[in-house]
Amino acid sequence: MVAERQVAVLPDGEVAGPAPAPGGSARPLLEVAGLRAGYGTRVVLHDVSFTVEAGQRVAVVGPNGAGKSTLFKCVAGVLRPLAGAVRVQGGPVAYAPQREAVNWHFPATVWDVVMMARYPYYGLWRRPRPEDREAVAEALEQVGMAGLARSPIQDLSGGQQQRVFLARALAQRARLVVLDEPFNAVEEGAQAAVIEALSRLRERGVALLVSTHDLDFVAGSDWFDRVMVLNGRILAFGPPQQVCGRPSATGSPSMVRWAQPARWAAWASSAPSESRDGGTA
Ligand SMILES: Nc1ncnc2c1ncn2[C@@H]1O[C@H](COP(=O)(O)OP(=O)(O)OP(=O)(O)O)[C@@H](O)[C@H]1O
Repeated sequence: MVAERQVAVLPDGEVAGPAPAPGGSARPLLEVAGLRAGYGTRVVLHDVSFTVEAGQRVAVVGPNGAGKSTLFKCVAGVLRPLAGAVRVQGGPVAYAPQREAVNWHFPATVWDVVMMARYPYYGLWRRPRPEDREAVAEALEQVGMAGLARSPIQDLSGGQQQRVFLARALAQRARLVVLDEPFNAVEEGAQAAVIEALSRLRERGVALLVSTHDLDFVAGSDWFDRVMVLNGRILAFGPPQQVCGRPSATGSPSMVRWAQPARWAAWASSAPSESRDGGTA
């Protein structure tokens, strides 16, 4: 039986029951329904609904403060939604927060940090088993960090820190991997290794939810299956060519828009109507 982790809070505080499978079909790996989230009295996300299927790669883009990290925290179960539901099929979510959100001065080695992902799998004696060590070694190999396994994490460059996060997500062997700006500060050469490691996950049916400010990468490659444009609510959600292939009147996507929220919002609101339904395309 496939395990289901559910983070679901209805407006009256009642925990939601499992969603009915429409027409008896298999449920999506991730289902977010009517999510409202924020901090204290401040609501950051309004009525966010979407689904992610096994093996899909979804880019989440939006200006600073759009609520991308907030959405990811809700999906990872780190932040409790104010309303709505987050349903995840198939066990734990591997979550790599933004690099800045972590205390990198903590006295630990690369190996230790990646091994933390294996804690839930430890056996009776709560010690790493050979398969845990294997999973960690394989994950470090995949992101090109095997040679730095014994290095203290405080000695790493920004890009190396990102790759440690990614290795942790890989070692966790989760079916849903949520990465908050994984390409941020990753050196040119290392970015290819990271993308290759992420590409391999699809073969295992792993779904990816990735936030990025690199709109050129999102729009200019067919690496992502879906793009979500988020700014407090979902402005567009669909295949990259549908969401990013703008009419020339508003110009082609470029990083400039991220620095100019008003122009960016105009661009986003010019999305074809079929890609603005907030659901899966
Ligand atoms: N712990 C917190 N307490 C209060 N407000 C918060 C907290 N974390 C985020 N916020 C606020 O919530 C809003 C959304 O922040 P969030 O980090 O989700 O946006 P983002 O899209 O990830 O932004 P960026 O691209 O800059 O990382 C911002 O206005 C932010 O200041």
